[in-house]
Amino acid sequence: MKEYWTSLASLLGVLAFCQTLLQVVFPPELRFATFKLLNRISNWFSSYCYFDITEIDGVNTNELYNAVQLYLSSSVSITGSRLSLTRALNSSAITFGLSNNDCIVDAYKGVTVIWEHIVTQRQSQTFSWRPLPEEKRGFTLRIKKRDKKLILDSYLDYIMEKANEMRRKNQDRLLYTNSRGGSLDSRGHPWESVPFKHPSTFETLAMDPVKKDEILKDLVDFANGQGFYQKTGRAWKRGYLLYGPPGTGKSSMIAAMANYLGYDIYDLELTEVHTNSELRKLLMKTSSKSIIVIEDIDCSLNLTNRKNSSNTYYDVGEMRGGCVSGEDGAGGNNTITLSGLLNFTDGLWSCCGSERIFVFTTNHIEKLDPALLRSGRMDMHIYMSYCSFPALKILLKNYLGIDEGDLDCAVLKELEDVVDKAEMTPADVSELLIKNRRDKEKAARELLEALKVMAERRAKNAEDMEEEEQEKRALESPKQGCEFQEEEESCKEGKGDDEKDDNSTIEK
Ligand SMILES: Nc1ncnc2c1ncn2[C@@H]1O[C@H](COP(=O)(O)OP(=O)(O)OP(=O)(O)O)[C@@H](O)[C@H]1O
Ligand SMILES: [Mg+2]
Repeated sequence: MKEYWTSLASLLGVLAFCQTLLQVVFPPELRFATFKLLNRISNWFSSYCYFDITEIDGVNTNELYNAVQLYLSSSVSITGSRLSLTRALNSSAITFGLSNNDCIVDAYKGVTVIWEHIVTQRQSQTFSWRPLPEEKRGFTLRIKKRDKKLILDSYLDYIMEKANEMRRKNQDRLLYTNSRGGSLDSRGHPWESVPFKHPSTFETLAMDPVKKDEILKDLVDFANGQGFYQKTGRAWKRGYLLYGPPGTGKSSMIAAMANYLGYDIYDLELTEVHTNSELRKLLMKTSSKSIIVIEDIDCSLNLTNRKNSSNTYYDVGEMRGGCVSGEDGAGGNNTITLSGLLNFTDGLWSCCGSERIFVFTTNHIEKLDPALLRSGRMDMHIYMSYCSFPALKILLKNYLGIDEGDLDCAVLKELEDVVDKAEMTPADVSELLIKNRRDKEKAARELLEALKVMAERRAKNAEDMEEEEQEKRALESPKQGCEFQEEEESCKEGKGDDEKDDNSTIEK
């Protein structure tokens, strides 16, 4: 036994001596090169190869990392023995994830692959312009060398596709906002997101069924139109301009679109964007299959500060309550231009993602610059109108469960006669219905009364306005007569002068 310990000690001694000798005799460069060579040799003989997929790639978030995480979460939940569970704020879904430095086996087309989740502490002295997460996270994919082609050609694409599908199907839709005013989060994102839970659908949306059908078909054509857009050489995007009075369902329509297509929403707060390049960066950070929304576009940009039509400047500073001066907007830091906005929607940069929908809303279409309305910019202009009779029937069905046949014929006829004249918004009508939803008869009666009152008020207003117009015309007409007389006289005088001039010319 004593002999064994003696020989072990001497062996260790020899090893330590060799190491010291190696360090003393060989310079660090040579040592490094030797290790590299040994590594190469061992790799040469190994039948495996490895791929690292880090969470942050330089300064950008690596989409592949997120996709792998989501993709693996489904198989992890079944096979994994130690899992990390996460539930995003306000989210209803729990996401399973691999624990730190844990492995999972996956199979694709008969090939077995091994994923390892690696988490290490970031070195504190690492310099970065923006705060980085404390942990460095990444996946390592281990595959047989002979399967490399299959994995690189299709497995990773398959993962991306699957993850997108899962995101659409299982996850809550996300609503992104740029309310941070241009600053980035620790993962380099200018957008903040919350789960999008708006319950509006095309069934709940009260509007003319023919118009609704047209929009639905347009959306379906768009979503299935990859081949068409490719064939025609167009960017795979579409623009909708929703306009109409407040409370007619513009925002509800956007939510219905997102829910119908399963897209995320990027709600772009234009007053938080300072420059065109910031706008472009925001666009670059949006994902495919999304709706990019600019609500109340006439209020987001101050249209009074137009300089010229080709490169229109808007003073965004003024719109922030005068905190930022940005007086003339000409190239200042706090300005975005119309051309910047148009580039955002249909310039070269707008194609940096695909399958995206742009939606602008406004209460005042007449205030918008014609450049925004030109065909090809906003493909479809959708007028969200006051409550019409078909829309009213949808609201009655949704809020009270009343079909056309359930109502008294006379009441129905009265409703039909008065609803257009009343010019009430679907928002107002639905408020009335909610209030009385326990008593259907009462709800219908009160609605009819309210519509009648509104119709009368509108008619009275129209009469008053007509009278005012007439009075104005009457007051202006004698004056206009005078003006005409004066003009005629001055014309005559002018003509006399001209004639004089002419004469003088002739004289010359
Ligand atoms: N066409 C509609 N169908 C069903 N509900 C509607 C419709 N229009 C309005 N509503 C109801 O009124 C509320 C307000 O509507 P919404 O916010 O969509 O109007 P808006 O047109 O976006 O108004 P604003 O111009 O003020 O932004 C919604 O929550 C919804 O319940
Ligand atoms: Mg709205």
